[in-house]
Amino acid sequence: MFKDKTLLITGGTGSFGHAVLDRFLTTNIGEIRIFSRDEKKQDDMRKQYKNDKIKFYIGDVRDIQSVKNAMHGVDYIFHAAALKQVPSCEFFPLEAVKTNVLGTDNVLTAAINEGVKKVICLSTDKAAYPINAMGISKAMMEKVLVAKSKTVSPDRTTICGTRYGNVMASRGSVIPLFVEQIKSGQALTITDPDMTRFLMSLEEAVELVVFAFANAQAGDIMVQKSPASTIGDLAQALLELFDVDNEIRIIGTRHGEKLYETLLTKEEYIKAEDMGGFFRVPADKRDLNYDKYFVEGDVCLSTSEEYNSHNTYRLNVEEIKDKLLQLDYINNELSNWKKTGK
Ligand SMILES: O=c1ccn([C@@H]2O[C@H](COP(=O)(O)OP(=O)(O)O[C@H]3O[C@H](CO)[C@@H](O)[C@H](O)[C@H]3O)[C@@H](O)[C@H]2O)c(=O)[nH]1
Repeated sequence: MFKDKTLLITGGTGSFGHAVLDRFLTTNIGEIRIFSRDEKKQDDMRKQYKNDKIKFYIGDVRDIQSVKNAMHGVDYIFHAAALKQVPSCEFFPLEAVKTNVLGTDNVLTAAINEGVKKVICLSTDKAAYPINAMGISKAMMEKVLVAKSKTVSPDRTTICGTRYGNVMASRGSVIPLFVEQIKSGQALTITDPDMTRFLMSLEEAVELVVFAFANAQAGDIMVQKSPASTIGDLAQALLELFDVDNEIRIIGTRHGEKLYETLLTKEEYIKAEDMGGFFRVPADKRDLNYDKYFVEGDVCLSTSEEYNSHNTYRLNVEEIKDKLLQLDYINNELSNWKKTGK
């Protein structure tokens, strides 16, 4: 599918961009463009990969001209650029709007102008029944992509989305934090031991994008079925893997946090297509004809429930350990810990 094609990854210097490069550089893809703001991260990546297939573009999705400059000759886009830290978006919500909502609109406008064939926009479970600014801005991003997908023939540009749960051990997330606390002998700071999160590996995140690439139609949001764990069990699994008994300190929930996350709202679940390991949430194909809405109504909502991190498959401590041991990051940390105690 990607033979000799050019793929643009916005926000491409993050963990997701690295995982996509690891997956695609060994294929017959033509070119991968990394578009991002940070020249230092791009330079690090250039030195790390030393691969002529990768081209680097400095720019910001907030600036449509910089997006256009990177888009000439692009076949496909994985749009990952985003402000995604929950606490910082809470304090600077308009910044989240500028990057996540208006920035996405810029990417889509430029993609349509340039005749890019497929754009996949990355969203998060925090966009479903959102309560924090990050999630609300991502929910608006989803609305923008669905609306925009209707303005262009899918033969020209197909626009779709994916929704993720927590990506394990991504930068700034709780797993690396717990590991650092374990290694320095500090207490593990748990917000609420009963809080649950979906657990996905980075490889699974890439798998979801590839699945969406192959299967999503215009305006679809694709979701991967994922297991979840409580934060208490996650901490316990890490303590057992490192064979330590650090103290646990309960610190209470942070700004804008939920007890559990939702990957499919009740309203989406009822119309979602079950595709084995994935769900497809089709776009609402009705037009702006309110009479029809009023007279015909919608499917009955009372029979459905939502798909969330409280009612999905719950991993026990042993299963969490197995999943953690599939991560290079954990294996490296564990082997250093066993060799040097650091
Ligand atoms: O000191 C801490 C920090 C976090 N947690 C808990 O650990 C879980 C995961 O936290 P974290 O890794 O910070 O992830 P989230 O806040 O759930 O958000 C992450 O996952 C989202 C996808 O759902 C991404 O979009 C965000 O960028 C990313 O920060 C949550 O239940 C937290 O309450 C603790 O118990 N103690």
